[in-house]
Amino acid sequence: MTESGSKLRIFKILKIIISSLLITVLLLFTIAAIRTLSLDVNAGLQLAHWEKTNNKSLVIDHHQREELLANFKEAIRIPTVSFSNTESNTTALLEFDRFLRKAFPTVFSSSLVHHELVGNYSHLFWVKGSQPELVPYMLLAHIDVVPASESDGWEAPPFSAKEIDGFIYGRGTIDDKNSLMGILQALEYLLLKGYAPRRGFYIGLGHDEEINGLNGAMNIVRVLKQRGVQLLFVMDEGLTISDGIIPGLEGPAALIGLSEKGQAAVKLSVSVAPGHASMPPRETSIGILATAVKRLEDNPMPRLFGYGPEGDTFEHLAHKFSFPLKFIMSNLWLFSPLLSRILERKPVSNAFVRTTTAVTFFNAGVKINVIPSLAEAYVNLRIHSAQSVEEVLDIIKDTVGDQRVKVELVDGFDPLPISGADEKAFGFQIIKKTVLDLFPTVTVAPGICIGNTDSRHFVDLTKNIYRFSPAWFKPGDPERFHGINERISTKNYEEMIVFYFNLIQNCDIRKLPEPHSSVHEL
Ligand SMILES: CCCCCCCC/C=C\CCCCCCCC(=O)N[C@@H](CC(N)=O)C(=O)O
Ligand SMILES: [Zn+2]
Ligand SMILES: [Zn+2]
Repeated sequence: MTESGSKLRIFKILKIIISSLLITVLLLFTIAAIRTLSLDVNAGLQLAHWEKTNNKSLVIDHHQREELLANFKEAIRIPTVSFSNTESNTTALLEFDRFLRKAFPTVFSSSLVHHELVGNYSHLFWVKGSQPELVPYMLLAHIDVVPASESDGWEAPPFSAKEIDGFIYGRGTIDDKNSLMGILQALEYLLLKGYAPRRGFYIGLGHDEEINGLNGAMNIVRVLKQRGVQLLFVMDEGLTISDGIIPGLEGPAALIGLSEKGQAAVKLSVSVAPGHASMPPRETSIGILATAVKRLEDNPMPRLFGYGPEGDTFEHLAHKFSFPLKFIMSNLWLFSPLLSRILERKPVSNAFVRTTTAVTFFNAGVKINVIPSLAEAYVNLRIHSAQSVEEVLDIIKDTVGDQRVKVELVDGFDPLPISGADEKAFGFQIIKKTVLDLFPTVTVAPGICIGNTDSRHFVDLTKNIYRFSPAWFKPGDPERFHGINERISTKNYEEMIVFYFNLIQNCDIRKLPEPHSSVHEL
């Protein structure tokens, strides 16, 4: 072949490659554009014909407002702190028991309600339904709170329940006495109005959620199992209504947690021979451990955004983003690597991208002039839905890459199963309807709960566990969770009561409306 002939051949091949590339890009772009314009996973059952069950409405008058706020503040003032896995404030737990009986006299005296103490301080209520064939559901909340110290920078003492500019400040105002008090206050009002449910339901109030629910939630589950109870769904704390927290999203979004991340507690330890500080080895146990910890912090777990329920969250919210974000969110199959990199920049959104690694304890050393024989660190990992405890442990060992560092799993569990969110998922649809009736501007989407809840102990009683409370979170609020200046607005607390008041009645429908029935009606 002549030189000009081979040049022509190369030119032809290049032309074919370039045009194939262009066609592929064009094709991908067309698919992406079609998805952007057509993706609407939100229509759901909202236009369908719902059986009406919420006959009683709640209009809170001045006297009730004063009373419900006084009750809530009193709940916050009782320091029901879980300090450590073995230490709780049992005096406060007993006081809380007395307080509940005083605050909700109708709940505790109604012939429809059966109440019992479980594990000494947890409460289990059974509210009898008039139609026993309807499978019961369960609402969960917890009594205990994490410690709080005013010296950390609180604007008001953490157990004062002080009201400042329409907000009640205090430990437990969003985690989780708002749900607990909201549920019981709603039930108190319903019973006072002569309400009797068709569908029976349980309320479980654990006293040790912040230390894994071993005596509270786990015993409640044991009692229910002994009685052969199966639940239609469980609703617990978890995700909330986010307003201005998801960058680029127009309007508020209520994320309902379909699952929760797994968790692992991993111990790293280094043992060496102790010795005199005047003749130190090149590396001490502290130095070796510090390097291991630094390696873990410098090498975060892999990005897994889009491989768990968080992908669904953004698909559901896509239509609420403006261009070009709308285009990106509608096409996670193409853009999830890009979105992961944006989301990982902030701790809250990073938690949705990967298994997170937090070094929470670091102990070593006994005396200034002694080379310590032992250095220990504990790492708390929150495991992404697409990983397991075992996989995470292997990655830690690889990343540490030092045989002198012993890596041990202290405790852990895999990510929780993913509950349904389709048009047949009773719990999800009821929560969604109740949110939309009360907050019509909110977009409801499935989500993944990045923290753990008592509800994880209920997996044998139901496949349908939802983690949501109608607390409004604005920028800066996620940091209040277990942090300083935890607070809730008095307006939002009232909304929570109305939410549970309506939710309980909405659960009385025998079955969900037929999917797409709206289409036939229109
Ligand atoms: C990109 C999307 C952003 C969406 C923003 C969501 C904001 C979420 C903010 C806070 C959620 C916090 C998690 C709630 C449940 C936590 C319950 C808890 O504290 N559990 C403890 C104790 C336990 N049972 O293990 C925990 O350590 O997880
Ligand atoms: Zn909580
Ligand atoms: Zn908590």
